[in-house]
Amino acid sequence: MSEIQSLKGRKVIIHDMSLRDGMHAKREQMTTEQMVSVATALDDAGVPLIQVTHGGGLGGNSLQHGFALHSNEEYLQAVVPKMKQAKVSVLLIPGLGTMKELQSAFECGARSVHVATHCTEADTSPQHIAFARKLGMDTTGFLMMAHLNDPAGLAQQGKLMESYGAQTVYITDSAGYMLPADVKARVLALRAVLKPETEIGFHGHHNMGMGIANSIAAIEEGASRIDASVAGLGAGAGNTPLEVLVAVCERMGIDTGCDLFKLMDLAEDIVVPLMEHMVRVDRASLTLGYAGVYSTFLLHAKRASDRFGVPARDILIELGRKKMIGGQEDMIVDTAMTMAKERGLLTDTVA
Ligand SMILES: C[C@H](O)CC(=O)C(=O)O
Ligand SMILES: [Mn+2]
Repeated sequence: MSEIQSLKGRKVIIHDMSLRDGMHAKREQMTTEQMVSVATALDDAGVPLIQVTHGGGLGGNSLQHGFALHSNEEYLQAVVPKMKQAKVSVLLIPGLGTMKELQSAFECGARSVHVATHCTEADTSPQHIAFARKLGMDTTGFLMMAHLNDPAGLAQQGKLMESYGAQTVYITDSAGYMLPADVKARVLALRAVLKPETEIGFHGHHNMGMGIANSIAAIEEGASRIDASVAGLGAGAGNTPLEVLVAVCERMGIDTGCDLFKLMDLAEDIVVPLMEHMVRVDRASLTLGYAGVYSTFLLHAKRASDRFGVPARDILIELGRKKMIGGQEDMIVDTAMTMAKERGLLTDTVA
């Protein structure tokens, strides 16, 4: 039996990221009206899970991560009552977001949460995962920058999250660095150690143009939840483009329960017009994938490039070499400034 035939009838849960990861691409400047128009169209198209928060999740509003137009509560209160079938989810990075903020999101109607840690730091999440389960939320352990841990190491981190109560463990390709073989190896390693009832998810970034191929590779090895964004609206070159993924799944006989034509129209008529820049694979976003850099660093690196006169590509290559991870945004300015000094573009007094 060919692999395509073997996937026929498989059910996959699509989780939309346009209104959370997409916030990075919008510099957190999304209005509640824009959120509601995208979310209601997603709901109408049958997308079962929609993530709504600041790009950095609960607690994301800060100097380091930027201030959104509205609080997370305001976004949730605008979107949740309009949903007919979709559940609304949030992102929580322990240390940035707190349990109090999770409680507040729950009170605003959020019913699912990605609890996110760096791929070697699952042990920062037990309290947050346990609290999410206590609230009765659909709870995911979300292992970011997953290319920086090998399959066996990532599986151990996933096992820890499962032991804290996570019902799904995500391989999060934050840098859009992975190739299908990397994804397959990590899904297989997780599947080997997790309980059969624990689901595996994949969150891709399209920096190397691999969002669809990597998501299908994950499904082939048993992942049942896939994150994606309409028209790819997300950090870097964006997330796996949701409407494209749904079209490919439909051709392969994978059941997403989503209405493809409604999603195509949403992408074309609503999401693309609200983009501030074309979210696509370009020189800088391709460098993120090539060098293994956190996708959220893209706009920070471009700003540092404008400020210090060092090309964004050079800054990103250096950040990849230093293996900088989420939360180290201040190091982007530091790195750009150091490079500018080394290149004689800056004197000490100007810095
Ligand atoms: C806070 C990040 O944007 C989380 C995420 O979507 C990723 O690591 O990718
Ligand atoms: Mn992401």
